[in-house]
Amino acid sequence: MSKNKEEAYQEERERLEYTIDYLIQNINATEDYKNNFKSNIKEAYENLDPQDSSQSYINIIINSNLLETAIKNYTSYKKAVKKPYFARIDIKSEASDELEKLYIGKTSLFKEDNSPVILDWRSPLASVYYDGRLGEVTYDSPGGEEIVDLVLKRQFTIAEGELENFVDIDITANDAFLQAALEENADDRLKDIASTIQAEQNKVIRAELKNPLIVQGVAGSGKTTIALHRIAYFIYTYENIFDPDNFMIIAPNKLFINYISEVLPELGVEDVNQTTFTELMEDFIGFKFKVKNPFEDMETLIQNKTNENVDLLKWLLSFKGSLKVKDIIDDYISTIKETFVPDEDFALQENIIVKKENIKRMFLVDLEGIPLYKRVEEIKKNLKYRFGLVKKQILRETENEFDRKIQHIRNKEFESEERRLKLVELINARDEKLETLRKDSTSLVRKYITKFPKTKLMDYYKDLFTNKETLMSYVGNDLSKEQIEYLSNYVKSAISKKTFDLEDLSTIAYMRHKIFGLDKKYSIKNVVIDEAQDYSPLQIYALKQIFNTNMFTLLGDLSQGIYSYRAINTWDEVMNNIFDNKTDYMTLVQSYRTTIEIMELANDVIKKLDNQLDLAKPVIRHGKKPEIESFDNENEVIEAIYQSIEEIKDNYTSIAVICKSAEECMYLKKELSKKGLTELQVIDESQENYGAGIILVPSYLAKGLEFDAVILAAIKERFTMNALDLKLLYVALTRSLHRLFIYSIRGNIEALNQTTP
Ligand SMILES: Nc1ncnc2c1ncn2[C@@H]1O[C@H](COP(=O)(O)OP(=O)(O)OP(=O)(O)O)[C@@H](O)[C@H]1O
Repeated sequence: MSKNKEEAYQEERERLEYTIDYLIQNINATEDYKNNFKSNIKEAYENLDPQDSSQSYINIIINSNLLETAIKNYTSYKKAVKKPYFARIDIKSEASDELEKLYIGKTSLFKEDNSPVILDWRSPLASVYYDGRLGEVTYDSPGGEEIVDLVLKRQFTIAEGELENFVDIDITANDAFLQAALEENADDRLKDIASTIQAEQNKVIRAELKNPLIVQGVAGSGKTTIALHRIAYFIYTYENIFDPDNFMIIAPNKLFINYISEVLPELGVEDVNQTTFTELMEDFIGFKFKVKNPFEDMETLIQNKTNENVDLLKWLLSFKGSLKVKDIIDDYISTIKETFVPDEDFALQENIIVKKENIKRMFLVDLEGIPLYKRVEEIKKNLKYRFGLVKKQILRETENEFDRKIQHIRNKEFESEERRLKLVELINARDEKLETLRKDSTSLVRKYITKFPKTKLMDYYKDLFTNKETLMSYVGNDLSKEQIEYLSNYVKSAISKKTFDLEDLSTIAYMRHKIFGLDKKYSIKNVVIDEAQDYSPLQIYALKQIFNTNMFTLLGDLSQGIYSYRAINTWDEVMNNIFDNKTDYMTLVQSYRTTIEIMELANDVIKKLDNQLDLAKPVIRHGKKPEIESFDNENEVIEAIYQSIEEIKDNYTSIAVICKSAEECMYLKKELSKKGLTELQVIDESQENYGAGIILVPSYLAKGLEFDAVILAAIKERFTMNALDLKLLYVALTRSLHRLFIYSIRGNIEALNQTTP
């Protein structure tokens, strides 16, 4: 080691020691504070005077808030002790000539004079580390763009509080840290990448929040990982505006949620909502139902079994997710709302309190923005209020009216039996009238309100989508008779089985939102959708309307759009029709997951799709060539799979055997267990997790996941050249980090026949 490097090591060791000491001091101080706060709170409760407790309450609140902050720092400081930072940057700003040495980590720590001991990776200045080459660099600060001279960029390997190594990055050096990170094995959880975020990823993480953002990124470009870092970034940057529970991640399934579950806590962020679309819809719709497994249709389509309705089924799935359905619902609601208000004035007997025209105006115009049944509630409140204002007056005037007549007779007529009878009659009539008025007034508002429709959500849904005449009146010539018939039968059967498609759920949820409103108020302001290419336009539109926000981050890859028969086909569709052209669009083409050899093969496959998307560019990481073999009989394929598993099982943490369908996975499990591999687990969509080890997984379920080694098997199923099969194949090939084996019956993987001799 050169003298200079030795000196630098010494300096860094001392600095690390100092930082860890300082962290420990803070941890100890925090522990003391925590104990003090607890006893302060206890004291405050003990001193609580029920008559005049304001001071004690204030004490409790102040101390609880402080306690919260102390606890928050305490946890992150404790985590930071083993590895307080991962990088250092030295910068010179224009304002001062002094060199500033900044250490970047996953938490921030300050000295008493407010100078940083550790700079949080999310702070504006830390952006320089991710974006900047040595020399003049700019970054966005709260006060505007700043320019600094980046003099040094250093990366550390620190483990258990010990400095193991550091590397300085100059203009030409490869990112050795990134290389090392990518060499690691995959387990069953995604990891944080705070120390190795790349410049193009940093741009996505820090892209403005106010506009919707769409990220089209190739397989393995870090979309899922970045989505989570973006949330952590915003929670830090807008600490005073957003709470973690203002954020929601919508993921494809529970397996996936589990797979990503460690990243945010690792970044010091807890309590972000993480859910699946189905779960969210259950919450919106407010009652239990069965959801048709989306893979069922997928299985029907990929197994290519002759089914005369495949074309109609494809049409139906795509139609149900289209914005056309939203237009139909909007038109339907426009029609039903016209006849919602009773054709009757709000009146206490002959006394009109509010004219029907005014109630109608209130319903249609004044309350326009809110759901129909919520409008009824508002009208009820309004009528109650207005009736309260005039009720006494009506009674008084009625009484006066009678009294005037009585007085008139008394004044004008001589006493006689006839006069007496008249007076008795009038007095009785008055008392009777007043009594009926009083009686009617007790239930007047309620009775009027019962004249508004009281239809159930599912009856509206049924009316609109199963009644062919109703449907016809809204779709006009857009659908053929056959399509209307098919749709209405499909929905009828779904209702009777109480089993719905994902698309039906967005339809029902959207109808509920517009007609009834939801039970809960949601605090969600920012929605992050991963694997967004699998969503239908209606699904995204419904979420936007229901959460009433534009702050969406959609991440996806159209090349992996295996549900394109029912989902988004182009991002333009989303930008133009859902977010009104105000969307930011970014692309990621660098792929970090797989080796060059594997990515080249996957690219050869996806090129055949000709969807004009950028091909993935793998980072410079070489590995073994994919092993591709085809055989004439099934036993040979199974034997080859078995041999490969035996060969690699001790070297890797996670190995997946990917088959096209679930059925083939089950078949292979049986065959491999005959050979002694009895522990293999077949993954299905209901599963919440899979441990590391060897698993069998259908191609469509492998999406989003990754494994050290992948064995792709095509024994009974074929991967043809159609778009769906090419995408499924691409998804399967791009799941592997290090090794790829492809074993098939000869000719079963058409795309490979054409790329390999
Ligand atoms: N900057 C980075 N540093 C280290 N590892 C990275 C980086 N970016 C991505 N990775 C790794 O690359 C792999 C792929 O990341 P991720 O799963 O987030 O990509 P993706 O775009 O969502 O993939 P896909 O669309 O194929 O599911 C992960 O193992 C992730 O840790």
